Amino acid sequence: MSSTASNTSTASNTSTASAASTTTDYDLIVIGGGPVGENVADYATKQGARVAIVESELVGGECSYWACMPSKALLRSGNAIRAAKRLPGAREAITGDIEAGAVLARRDEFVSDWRDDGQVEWLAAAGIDLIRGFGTLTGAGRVSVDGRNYSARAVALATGSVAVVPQIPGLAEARPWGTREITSADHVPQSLIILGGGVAGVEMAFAFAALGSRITVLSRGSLLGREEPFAGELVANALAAEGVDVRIGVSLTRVDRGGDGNVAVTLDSGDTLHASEMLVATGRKPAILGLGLEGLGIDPKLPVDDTMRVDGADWLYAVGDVNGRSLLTHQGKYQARAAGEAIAARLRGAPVHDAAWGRHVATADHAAVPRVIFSDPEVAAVGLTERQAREADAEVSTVEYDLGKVAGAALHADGYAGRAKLVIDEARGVLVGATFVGQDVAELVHSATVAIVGEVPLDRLWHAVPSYPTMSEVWLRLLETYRSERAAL
Ligand SMILES: Cc1cc2nc3c(=O)[nH]c(=O)nc-3n(C[C@H](O)[C@H](O)[C@H](O)COP(=O)(O)OP(=O)(O)OC[C@H]3O[C@@H](n4cnc5c(N)ncnc54)[C@H](O)[C@@H]3O)c2cc1C
Ligand SMILES: NC(=O)c1ccc[n+]([C@@H]2O[C@H](COP(=O)([O-])OP(=O)(O)OC[C@H]3O[C@@H](n4cnc5c(N)ncnc54)[C@H](O)[C@@H]3O)[C@@H](O)[C@H]2O)c1
Repeated sequence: MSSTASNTSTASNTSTASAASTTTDYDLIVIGGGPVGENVADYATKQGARVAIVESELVGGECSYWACMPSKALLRSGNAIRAAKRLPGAREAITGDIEAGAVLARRDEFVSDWRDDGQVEWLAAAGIDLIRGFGTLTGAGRVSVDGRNYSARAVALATGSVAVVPQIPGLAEARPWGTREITSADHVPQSLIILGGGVAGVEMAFAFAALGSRITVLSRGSLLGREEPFAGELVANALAAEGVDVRIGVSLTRVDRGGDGNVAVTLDSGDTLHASEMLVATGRKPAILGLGLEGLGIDPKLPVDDTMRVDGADWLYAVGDVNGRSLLTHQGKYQARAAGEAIAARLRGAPVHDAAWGRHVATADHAAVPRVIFSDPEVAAVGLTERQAREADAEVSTVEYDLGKVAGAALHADGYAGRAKLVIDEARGVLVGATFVGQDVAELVHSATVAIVGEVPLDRLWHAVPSYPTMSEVWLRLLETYRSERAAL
């Protein structure tokens, strides 16, 4: 759906536009040079804005060096070996153990040995200035970087997020690993206790179990608690099959690191577990410390509209992890594409297409956020879970199918174990959520994203014929099941 003129607002509505560009150092200063900041800058620059990025660490951000890239590099070899072991003929060809050193070396390549030269070159080629240092807001359109002062007509915060570490007696003193330490580890600990059964905890459990570590996962609730319950169950079963000790519903009363360097973790049951290392992966929060928000009377929660403009501060934008809407690189980059172009449009007084699904808004944040957990089985989901849809008061029905019964999946791996589920808004006759769990289902989720964003009626979806014999045939089986279940009502 495209926006019409009546769906637009113009920069003349904002004081941003009234600032004279010649009186400021830049049109836009972006604080934070992660994937999101880079995209805000790039999209604004392509629309003619003069842009600088302020970065205190490495250009490329958390995702490039301590999150998405290294974690996926660490997972890939173990997943490939397990996949081969599920196939006669391939299984017999695996005669040795995983080579941890080679996996770590490949990870090092993917993080460019924690050097950002390549990204810096890209910024220069894109015509974006780089200001190294820590950025603080000192006024409307005013940024101080380690004592140097800059001005801009607009400022975008893209400072990402930081780990949340729970208050547990002895935990901080025990110097546990966070996701930064585990994704940049130069060795594989003999044994590892992971606190947190969320996305990062689960992925690192698979990665380091495959690399030879003896793993215990401590989770206060079910694994992957934000997804459909069967996702966490299938993943917990698979971890157990890998020899991982998964403990659900536990909490910690104390953590100590002994003189031998090992960690001792005391549970509320009174049991004490020992390991050579501990990872804390208990969630993240927006990185706003030191930005100077309070001094300027800006709500530190950074509430934004769908162009990512901060409520009550028309010169300020907050994009990506820092606005807390969705802590995922692809979704943050989507916000960045909208925000970068919206900022540039406002600055030059051009129309801003800010109606739902317009060019300058991140409408999909509300309806169709895809997420993939690179465990084995993978979990790939988009939109609402059944629980979320019911909480939203939608007239909901669901349909599920055993992925192992799909010919393409059975061919893909012997004993294929997986499940798929659709969540349907009956009033509109469209899909509002989908979840796939199984080996190599990550690539299936985009089909569901397209169906949700396009609001494709289920009757029309019936005509989207999946190829035989692919795993996509699960769509046909789901729709057949849905039809027969509805007919039986
Ligand atoms: C272990 C792990 C694995 C992940 N895997 C995936 C994945 O597979 N797929 C996925 O989509 N998402 C993944 N994520 C989430 C993803 O990393 C984030 O959503 C993404 O990095 C957010 O991008 P960003 O640009 O908003 O923030 P960041 O990548 O955090 O970048 C923010 C940048 O701002 C800089 N900065 C902060 N404050 C200042 C300041 N005041 N002045 C100057 N610079 C500043 C920082 O140094 C940093 O470079 C993962 C996260 C973790 C922890
Ligand atoms: N594949 C991916 O896309 C990917 C991979 C890793 C991380 N991420 C992103 O990074 C973010 C952070 O990952 P994460 O796994 O740290 O967060 P998360 O929110 O996914 O999981 C945190 C887990 O820690 C638990 N927890 C929180 N406080 C606790 C406490 N005091 N004691 C015990 N358990 C506690 C929660 O119940 C939850 O299970 C995620 O939200 C996700 O968006 C994405």
